[in-house]
Amino acid sequence: MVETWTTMGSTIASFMFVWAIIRQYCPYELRQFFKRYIHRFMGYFNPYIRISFHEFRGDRLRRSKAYSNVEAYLSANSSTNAKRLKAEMGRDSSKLVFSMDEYERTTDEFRGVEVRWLSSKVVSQTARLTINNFPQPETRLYKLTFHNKYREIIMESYLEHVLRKGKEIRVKNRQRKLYTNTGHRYCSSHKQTMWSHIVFEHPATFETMAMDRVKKQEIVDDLLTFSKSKDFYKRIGKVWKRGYLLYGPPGTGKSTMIAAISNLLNYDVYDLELTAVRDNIELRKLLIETTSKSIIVIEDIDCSLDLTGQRKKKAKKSSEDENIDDKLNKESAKKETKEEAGSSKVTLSGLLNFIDGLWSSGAGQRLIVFTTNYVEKLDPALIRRGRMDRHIELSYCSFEGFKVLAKNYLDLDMHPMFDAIKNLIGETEITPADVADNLMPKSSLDYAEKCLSNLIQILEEAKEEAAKKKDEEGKVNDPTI
Ligand SMILES: Nc1ncnc2c1ncn2[C@@H]1O[C@H](COP(=O)(O)OP(=O)(O)OP(=O)(O)O)[C@@H](O)[C@H]1O
Ligand SMILES: [Mg+2]
Repeated sequence: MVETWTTMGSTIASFMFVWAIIRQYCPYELRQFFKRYIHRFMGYFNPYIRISFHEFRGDRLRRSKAYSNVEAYLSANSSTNAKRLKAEMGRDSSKLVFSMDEYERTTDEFRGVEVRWLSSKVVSQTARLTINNFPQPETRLYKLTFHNKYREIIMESYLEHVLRKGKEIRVKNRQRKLYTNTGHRYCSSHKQTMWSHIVFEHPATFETMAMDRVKKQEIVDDLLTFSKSKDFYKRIGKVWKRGYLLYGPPGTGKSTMIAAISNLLNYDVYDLELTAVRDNIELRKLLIETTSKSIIVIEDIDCSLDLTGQRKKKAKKSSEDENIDDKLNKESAKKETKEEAGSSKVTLSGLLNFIDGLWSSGAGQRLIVFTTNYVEKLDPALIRRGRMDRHIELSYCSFEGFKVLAKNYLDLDMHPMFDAIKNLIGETEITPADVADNLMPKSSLDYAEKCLSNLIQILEEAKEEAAKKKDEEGKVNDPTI
């Protein structure tokens, strides 16, 4: 027996010695070759199982969700027993968040079973690891090690527990983002994207929005139902997305509502500037790059582009002109072509495809929101039901809306001056933005009464103005004058 152990010990020692020499002197390829066989040999004696979670998926295009979940789980658990930690500012920038540093170990316990985690990285000496054609010098990974006798409990319960907890932590810590397609292409460490982003922090909520209570509740219910309807959309064979058209005069809360939706559903916002999109192909690329749980917004869609199909004709005309021998004409045609090249060539059909073509069927939930001041200007095809599922009008401030704003800005539920405002506000067209502006204390000496009496004065002036206008219109239309 002692002899067997001695033989085994010396065999392992010889292997270790050979491995040390290989590491020192052999080229990378040869080392990889030997490594494979040494691992296989060691496997006969090693009772431990190891599972690796690599940072990128096999296709190298996206970060692995399993890796991200493990990372989040370990960040929450490792700080208790890991000795080397990385510190970063947390979501609200008020607290440090710790995670395991590179090549650091930590242990975890699950139903009395101890497991070990190691954070590691693969360094590519030949820079053959590329993601979207960008050479990746290194990618990170986590290694989980546990005894073979606990294989069942770890594989069936522990890993499920780690991934679920990690996902919960990620959702809690997720920073919402506001993306834009204007400006330069953005190149992150692993891929080039057409969107650039900032952290999105907007205080608007449905609670602080001044609008009809019933209508507001309907919208909130509709959004919450949508966000929980994965199975329903699958069952009826529809892509999990919904279109909202927000229309109304300037300053009635269309953009504010987009922020409130993002805060309600915890979705990212993609603010798509159509005039900065070169053509339909670029539009499709932008769409593919959007992630699940997002709102794709096109503001002021009526003035974003000429989407009436005229564009093609114009382009044709300028190329016809080029054939004319006359020098003057040639020059003007050249000028036109130059102007055309600088502008967007997105067409109505390209936009319709963007909304509900096959390319829009990527996994996950998406809201598409258009805003406009002039709903009547839009092509009916663009806003028909099924494309824009809900048409929401945001209009002038009602008394109910005013009360929400008074609560937001002055922390007032009731006040004797409210009666006067109630009478006046029903007879004037004042936007919530204007009401809000008047309720904002202009100096530290301004207090509620002053703000309210300012508002009353503005409302009275608006009422007089409206009456004057009506009078003048009446005179113009009166055939006796
Ligand atoms: N319904 C509302 N509830 C609460 N605040 C509002 C509302 N409407 C406007 N406001 C206030 O007025 C400001 C301007 O509103 P917002 O930008 O949402 O208007 P809009 O409808 O998007 O206008 P535009 O058509 O010019 O883009 C906001 O910052 C907000 O403070
Ligand atoms: Mg707006």
